[in-house]
Amino acid sequence: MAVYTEVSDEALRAFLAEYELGELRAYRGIAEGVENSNYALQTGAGDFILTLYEKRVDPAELPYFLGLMQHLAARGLACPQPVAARDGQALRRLAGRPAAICTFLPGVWPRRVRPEHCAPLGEALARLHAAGADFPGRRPNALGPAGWAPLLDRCRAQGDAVQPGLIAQLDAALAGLLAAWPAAGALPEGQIHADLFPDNVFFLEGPGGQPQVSGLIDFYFACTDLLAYDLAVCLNAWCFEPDGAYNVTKARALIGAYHRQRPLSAAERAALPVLCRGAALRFLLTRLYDWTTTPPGALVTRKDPLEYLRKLRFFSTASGPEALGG
Ligand SMILES: Nc1ncnc2c1ncn2[C@@H]1O[C@H](COP(=O)(O)OP(=O)(O)OP(=O)(O)O)[C@@H](O)[C@H]1O
Ligand SMILES: N[C@@H](CCO)C(=O)O
Repeated sequence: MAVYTEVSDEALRAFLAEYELGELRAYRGIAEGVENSNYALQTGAGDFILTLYEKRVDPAELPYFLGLMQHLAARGLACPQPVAARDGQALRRLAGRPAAICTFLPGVWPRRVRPEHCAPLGEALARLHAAGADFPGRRPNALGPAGWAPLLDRCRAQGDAVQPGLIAQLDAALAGLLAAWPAAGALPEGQIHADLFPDNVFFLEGPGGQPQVSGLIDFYFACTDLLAYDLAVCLNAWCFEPDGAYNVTKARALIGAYHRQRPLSAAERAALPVLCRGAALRFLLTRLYDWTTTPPGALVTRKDPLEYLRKLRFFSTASGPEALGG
C-alpha cells in the first residue's frame, strides 16, 4: 500500500479551508501506486485526489508536472487537473510534504488488457502528444539513454544475484543501444508521458460495450523526449501476454490508432525496434535497482525486472518494425 505520510483529520480540514471546495465530507488513503501518498477526498464541491509527493519526486520538478497537467487538461485531454487554492497556487505543503489536489477521473484501469483497449490507448497517446505540442516547459528524460549507464552502475554489485551473468548481458545491451539510438533532432520530440502502463489509463464502457479511455494519470515521469519513444513504452507495457508472447494484434491496433491521429514518419516507424529495446532496458533497470535496494518487508511491492529482460530479448531479435505491428 502506498500511504507513506499519514494526514490527520484536523490537518486535512485546515488544508482544505484554503480552497473553495466546500467542507470535507469523507477521505480515505489509496493503497495503489508506489511513488506518492494518495488520498481520495469527498468535498462539498465533489470528488478529488490529494497527492503528497514523497522522496522520489524532486520538488523542483513539480511545477513542470503540474503545469503540464494543467496545460493538457485545458486542451481537452482527460487528465488530472491541479486545483488552485484561493491564492491561485496549486502546489502547497501538507504534513511536511509538497502536496496538490487534482480533479478525480472516473473509470477503472484494465487488469487484463484486451485488443479492444489498444486502439483507444493509441488514439489517447497521440492526443496527449498533440495537446502538449505548445507547452513551453522542458524536462530532460532522467531515465533516457544518458541515465542508463549510471543506473546500471548502481545495480552492478547486486545484479548478478538476481540472475547469474545479468550485468554482462546488460552491459552488452546498453552498448548496442547507445550505438543505435536515433541522433538528436532525427525524430520529432515533445512532451511525453513516459510511463503509460495499464494502471495509468482509465476506461469506461462506451456505446456497444467498447472500452473508451476516460482518463490518463500519473504524469510524474513525464518529460521532453522522442514522441515515438512513448509508443515504444506502450508496446512494452500493453502488448505482451502473461506467458511472454508478443501480441501483434494488440500492437497493430495501438500503432494504427496512434498513426491515424498523428501520422508516424518513415524514420519513426523504422526506429520502433530500437526505441522498444530502449524502453525495455529502462524498466528493466529501474525494476532491478528497486529489487536490489528495497528492504524485505517494505511497504511497496517490487516488480519483476526479468519480465523486461525477456521483452528486451524479444525486441533485440525483431526483424523490423513490421514484426512489431508497425
Ligand atoms: N485523478 C485521479 N482520479 C482518480 N483516481 C486517481 C487519480 N489519481 C490517482 N488515482 C488513484 O490513485 C492510484 C495511485 O495513483 P498513481 O498511479 O498516480 O500513484 P503513484 O504512487 O504516484 O504512482 P505509481 O503508479 O508510479 O506508483 C491510482 O491507481 C488510482 O486508483
Ligand atoms: N511502470 C513502472 C513503475 C513505475 O511507474 C514499472 O512497471 O516498472
